[in-house]
Amino acid sequence: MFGQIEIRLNELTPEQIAQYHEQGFLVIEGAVSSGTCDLLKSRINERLEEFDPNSIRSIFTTKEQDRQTDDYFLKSAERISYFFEEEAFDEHGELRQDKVLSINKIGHALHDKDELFADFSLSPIWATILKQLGMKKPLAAQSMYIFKQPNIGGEVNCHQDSTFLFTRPMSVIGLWFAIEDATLENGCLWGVPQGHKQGLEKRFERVSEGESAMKMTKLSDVDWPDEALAPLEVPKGSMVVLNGEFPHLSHANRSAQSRHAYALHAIDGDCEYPKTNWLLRHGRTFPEFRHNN
Ligand SMILES: O=C(O)CCC(=O)C(=O)O
Ligand SMILES: [Fe+2]
Repeated sequence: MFGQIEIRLNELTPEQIAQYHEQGFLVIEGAVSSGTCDLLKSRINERLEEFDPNSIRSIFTTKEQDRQTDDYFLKSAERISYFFEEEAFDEHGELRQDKVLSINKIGHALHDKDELFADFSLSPIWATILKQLGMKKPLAAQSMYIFKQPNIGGEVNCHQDSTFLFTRPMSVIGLWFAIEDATLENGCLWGVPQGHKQGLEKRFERVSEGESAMKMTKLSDVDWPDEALAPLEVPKGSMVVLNGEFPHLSHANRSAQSRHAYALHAIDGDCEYPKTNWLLRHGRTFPEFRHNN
């Protein structure tokens, strides 16, 4: 292993805290060093080298697709699982390009199951920031390494993270790190400034506790017109903090540049966590952040 994790902030300023509450998001450029981004990326490349795409391709191409993909997805709550880009396969079910250029994301427990990602993700610095933003007991609930591959990187529809990770009261905060420059061309994030004040539009939940079938329930009529969306173009090493009710999206990547990002979603362990959330763990519960000592 070469290089070291280097996080370049200690806490938020009062202005940054106010901006987060007012706008629903916060951009901090240079939050992590360029070397840290490279280190995380090289760890992912090692994982991809070990990954056999045939081991899961059947899951995405059999007739029993729905049940099997649901099962693979639900189990990813406490695993390191691989999800393909929708456009990765040709009409014969063969990968169009190398596996390394075919994966949409890896989720949802890198922060727990990979040592380097745990070192980065569970840093006490993030707990400090999450507490400054109002959390009592921050927990690292889920993580995703998102590739946004050149040419075929799929779009992410406009959504709020609390739709997929619901607590009472709502508490999700997303920490999104640009592992590479995120630009208009390669599919940067977009969001609706102040959109978090409109409340939650819908919830994605199990039909009932213990069920693996999921449903989407509409909660309110909210309006996110295209004109309200602002692009969040950020250089490599930036951190974007997202309120769980902040509406955001990213467009498809039709450029020749990938747009790697790492997203960590935290929740407040002081809030109620309904067992109808898709993200349930049967082993260890959600990790706490580490302590300074
Ligand atoms: O990186 C993206 O394109 C979407 C990320 C996202 O939705 C999130 O981090 O919550
Ligand atoms: Fe999101």
